[in-house]
Amino acid sequence: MTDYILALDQGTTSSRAILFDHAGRPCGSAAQEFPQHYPQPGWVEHDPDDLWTSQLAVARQVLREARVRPDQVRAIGIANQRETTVLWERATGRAVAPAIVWQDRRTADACDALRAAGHADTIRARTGLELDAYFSATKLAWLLDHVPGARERAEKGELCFGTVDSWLAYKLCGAHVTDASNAARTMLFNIHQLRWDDGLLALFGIPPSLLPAVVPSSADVGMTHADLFGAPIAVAGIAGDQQAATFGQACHQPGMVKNTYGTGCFMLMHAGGTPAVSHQRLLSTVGWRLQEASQPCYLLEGSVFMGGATVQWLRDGLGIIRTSGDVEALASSVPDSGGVLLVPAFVGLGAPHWDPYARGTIVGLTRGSTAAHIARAAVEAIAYQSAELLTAMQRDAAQPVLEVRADGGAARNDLLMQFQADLLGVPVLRPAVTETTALGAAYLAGLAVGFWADCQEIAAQWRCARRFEPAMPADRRQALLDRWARAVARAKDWEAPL
Ligand SMILES: Nc1ncnc2c1ncn2[C@@H]1O[C@H](COP(=O)(O)OP(=O)(O)O)[C@@H](O)[C@H]1O
Ligand SMILES: O=P(O)(O)OC[C@H](O)CO
Repeated sequence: MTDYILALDQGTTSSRAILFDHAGRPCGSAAQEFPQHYPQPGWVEHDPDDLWTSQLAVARQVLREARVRPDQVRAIGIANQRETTVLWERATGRAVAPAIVWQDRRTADACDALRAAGHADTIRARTGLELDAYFSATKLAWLLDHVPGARERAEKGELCFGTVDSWLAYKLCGAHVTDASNAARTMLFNIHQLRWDDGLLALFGIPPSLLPAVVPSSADVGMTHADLFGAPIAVAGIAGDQQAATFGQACHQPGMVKNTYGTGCFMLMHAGGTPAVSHQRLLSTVGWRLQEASQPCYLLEGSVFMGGATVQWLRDGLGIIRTSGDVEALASSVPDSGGVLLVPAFVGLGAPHWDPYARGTIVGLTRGSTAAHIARAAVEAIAYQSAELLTAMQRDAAQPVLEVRADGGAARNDLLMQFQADLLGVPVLRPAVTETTALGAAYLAGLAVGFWADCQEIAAQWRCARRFEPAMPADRRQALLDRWARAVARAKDWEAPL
């Protein structure tokens, strides 16, 4: 009888469930998209019930389709979109408001006020984060201030806060928990002391009773309620999706880098056993903490808010492609973007700019510009933004990066991967398993239950499927990057009340 690990990958646009065998091979998968809600410009919400029901549905589907019984699943690992903020009733497990998604900008002014009051440096020093609406703290404060009765109920201990991992763990097994990789994204967690920071809780006005317990990323979380899958299954791994992908890409040694091309783009570098210090406005974050007593791994991160989502906008906003995959053919139908540049600052700009008031911009249009040029500019924009991250990362690390391991939905796009290698000037490696987020969650859960012995065994399973070598002359690369910088300057600091 074969045993498996079931990975749940709750992403921004879809919930996925993937079964992995002992060789780290995906043996079945299911995915479901769920609705995105944009109730006001700059706001992005999810219905917490959609996150849970879609996640449960795909988990059940993959077991059914692969004909795997619950007793063959040694453990479940959870990876999740990070920062997204859920508030629910402790007694009933009912959400009291829509989830505020990481891309949501509604608390930009609250961040401005904290910055003006001089709190940015303290926040960076304790949490490793830039003061920005991206993170959970101001989102949670907003919910407490705007959902009728929420603050009062929170003070009485009636409510639970969690990022999506906590929400799913609560639904799966009734435990109110998170792990350090997710806690580190709330802006309430001290990454040096690895605990919730009393001073920050006071600063943001967050009652401590709302907070989940912080458990290791690879540990016994609890057993699923028996009725969910027909028999209880152990939940034994939790990590934010980008940290999970870094683990799944076997970036286990300092200096190793992965970039995930999903809704956003997230480049992470292994920084060793102590928090990295960034002078380039990158984030210093917790990667994973395998066991309670073990030394955590820290990462340096560059976060780009619109990656593959730019392609979704071509599909849903402009209607110039039918599926995201169609973008490659359309973009390849022209030799270059014809001088068109698209800066996808639809929800502001993340690292290294951190400008919540930047907005999407298309420059360089001429009478000859076509949908194909815009499609090409959109694909190239994903690579340009990631190139800015690598430049910043190499400066911070004071060492050259030798290769970048790529994954995520948009990493399927060969045109993007080649342009990325050209712009970075380093090889881009696409692994055999591109669902590395799910794989990382599976590895974390599998390590906890002895399905895999150690990180060496995991690293030995990593296989490169295709290597994209840089082929662009250095002077051309620099000229393109300089032109990109001019386009970004035009997108910045745009949004202002009329
Ligand atoms: N061939 C492609 N070229 C470019 N982008 C793509 C392609 N296929 C999928 N995408 C984009 O990848 C994203 C989905 O990737 P995924 O890793 O599933 O994201 P997430 O985990 O954020 O939900 C979508 O934004 C989609 O537009
Ligand atoms: O849903 P993804 O894969 O784009 O990841 C979202 C990130 O976790 C946000 O920080």
